[in-house]
Amino acid sequence: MVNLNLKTDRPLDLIAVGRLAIDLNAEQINRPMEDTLSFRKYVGGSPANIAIGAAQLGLQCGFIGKVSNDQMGRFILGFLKEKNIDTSGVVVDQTGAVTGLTFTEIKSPQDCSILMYRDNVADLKLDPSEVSEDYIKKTKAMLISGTALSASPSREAVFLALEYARKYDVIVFFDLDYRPYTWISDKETAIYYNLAAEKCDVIIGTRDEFDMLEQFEREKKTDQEIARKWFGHRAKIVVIKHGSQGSITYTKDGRSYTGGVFKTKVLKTFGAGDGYASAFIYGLLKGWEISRAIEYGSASAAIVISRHSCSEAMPTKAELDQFVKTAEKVNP
Ligand SMILES: Nc1ncnc2c1ncn2[C@@H]1O[C@H](COP(=O)(O)OP(=O)(O)OP(=O)(O)O)[C@@H](O)[C@H]1O
Ligand SMILES: O=C(O)C[C@@H](O)[C@H](O)C(=O)CO
Repeated sequence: MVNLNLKTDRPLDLIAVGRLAIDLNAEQINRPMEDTLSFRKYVGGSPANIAIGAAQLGLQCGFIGKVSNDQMGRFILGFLKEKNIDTSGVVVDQTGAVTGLTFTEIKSPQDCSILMYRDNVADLKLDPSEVSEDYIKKTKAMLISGTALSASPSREAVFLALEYARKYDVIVFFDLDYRPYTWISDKETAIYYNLAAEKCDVIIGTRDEFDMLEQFEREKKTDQEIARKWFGHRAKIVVIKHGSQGSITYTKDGRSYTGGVFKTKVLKTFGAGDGYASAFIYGLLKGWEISRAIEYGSASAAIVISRHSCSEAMPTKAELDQFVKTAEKVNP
């Protein structure tokens, strides 16, 4: 069992740092977006989805981010408050920046894609001066999301948050959340992702995302070799997700855990990772065995992909516990 050495005497369980955006999910599904006539608006942004999922399960969550000074920004703030997420760390942009929009296309349950409009977005204008040391020292854990590293000043804000986390022994989760269209070059991406990952305790990503970090290496690593690389830095846990094939989690004490999946009626594929991360983080922060936290993450993912939204699809604890008890599990 890996001990995360959580500082349990803190008022917040998790502060998420990064993107607060809007999902516009196609209402006419099983067709290309060209044929879509209407979209349903939800709060979006991977770190927002994860914080909402964790709050749904009962964690005390906060957020460090920036929203646009318009109806979309107010919609996001209102929803976070509705989910009992502390928003004192969220800044309202005053430069006329806008909210990132993610249009999603559900051509079929297995063929989905997302189209992101992210020019002049408020979330990437989060400045280091807007990251509060006093806020971060209030939390047991912090979540960073890779896309927040894609541009300054958000990039520097994340690295400052990482410094504060280190100073106050805050456990850092890094959800790689690689979105190619938000980066200028693969090399730049890999450089900043590697610099951030070296400072994190738990790293969560798909195999493709980890491969992006590996692009300066000459030989392709196995999952286990990738995990070992990060154990040479701060990481204690590395989770490599493999879609419908499940996941594999490695711990610094040399153990590995294969995560199965739950049978579900897939409506859309996106959101699986955010559902997984929110419940996995919940389990770890509750001190659960890793295998139980993985199962919880897999169950949450299965629920989220059976529903139209991501943020609003996040299950309550009662829903998730019932699902784990009754749903059929498929081990890889
Ligand atoms: N078709 C599926 N049925 C059941 N569970 C699934 C399915 N696809 C994914 N999952 C679960 O969700 C977890 C994360 O999925 P995935 O590897 O697709 O992450 P991701 O690519 O980060 O997701 P996202 O599409 O949200 O970015 C998997 O490890 C698995 O537990
Ligand atoms: O992370 C984003 O900006 C998009 C998400 O809100 C969206 O729900 C998704 O792609 C989840 O993985």
